[in-house]
Amino acid sequence: MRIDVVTIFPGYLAPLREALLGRAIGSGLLDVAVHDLRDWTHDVHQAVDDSPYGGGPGMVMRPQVWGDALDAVLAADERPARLVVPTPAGRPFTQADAHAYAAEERLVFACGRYEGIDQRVVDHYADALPVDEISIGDYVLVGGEVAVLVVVEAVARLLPGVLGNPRSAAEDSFSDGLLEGPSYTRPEVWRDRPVPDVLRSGNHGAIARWRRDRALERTVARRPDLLAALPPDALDKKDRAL
Ligand SMILES: COc1ccc(Cn2ccc3ccc(-c4cc(N)[nH]n4)cc32)cc1
Repeated sequence: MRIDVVTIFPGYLAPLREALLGRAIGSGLLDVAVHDLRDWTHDVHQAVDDSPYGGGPGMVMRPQVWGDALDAVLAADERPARLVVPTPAGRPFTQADAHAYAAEERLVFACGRYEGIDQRVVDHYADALPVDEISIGDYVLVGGEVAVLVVVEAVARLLPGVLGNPRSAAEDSFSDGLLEGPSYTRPEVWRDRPVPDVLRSGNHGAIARWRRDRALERTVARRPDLLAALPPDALDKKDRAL
């Protein structure tokens, strides 16, 4: 998979080259190119923003610069791409999106700043390729770069060979529609707090049931919306008895 990121703060994307993702890039599983939007400005001030039509606070990113940048970046590789534009006004990014993006040959991320990017940029490219305006949560960031780090990590860990233990991704939180339950490791007792006995019983059926019950309890308490979204047959009789 090839990933391109266009931003006025290339340094914000440096963490992509650390640890797990750094190894994925080093082993050729992932090809990441970060581009400085200002490389496509032509004025002495390298202006990337201007005042909003209709008034209002802040500045809006200019379409011409983004058009020149995205034309050049898209033309640099013949693989079909999906353009992903983080925005507070976007559709919520989910684990299902991460799986869908992991199947793409190429992702191009446009990182806005200020109050965002002139809407005509999204509208223009949506005529030529898939474009997603996505939100990573109901809070407002200062730009798209942190959202790109989140999305790239969620996607890259699903690529074959990136995670040491592929079972992790298959048994993720959300993979069965529920939150992950609690996890424990040594010591058996820590600050007078023991590990639940069932986890040391060796009874794999009882352990699976206990883990399912804890996941259901946590989902009911913290994310009832996920329960409501489950397909009707997702909960068995024992689940419902909880
Ligand atoms: C119109 O209101 C605003 C519009 C933009 C901004 C700052 N900003 C500029 C580009 C950009 C890209 C993504 C995000 C973002 C994404 C999520 N989930 N939260 N925040 C924020 C972004 C602030 C306010």
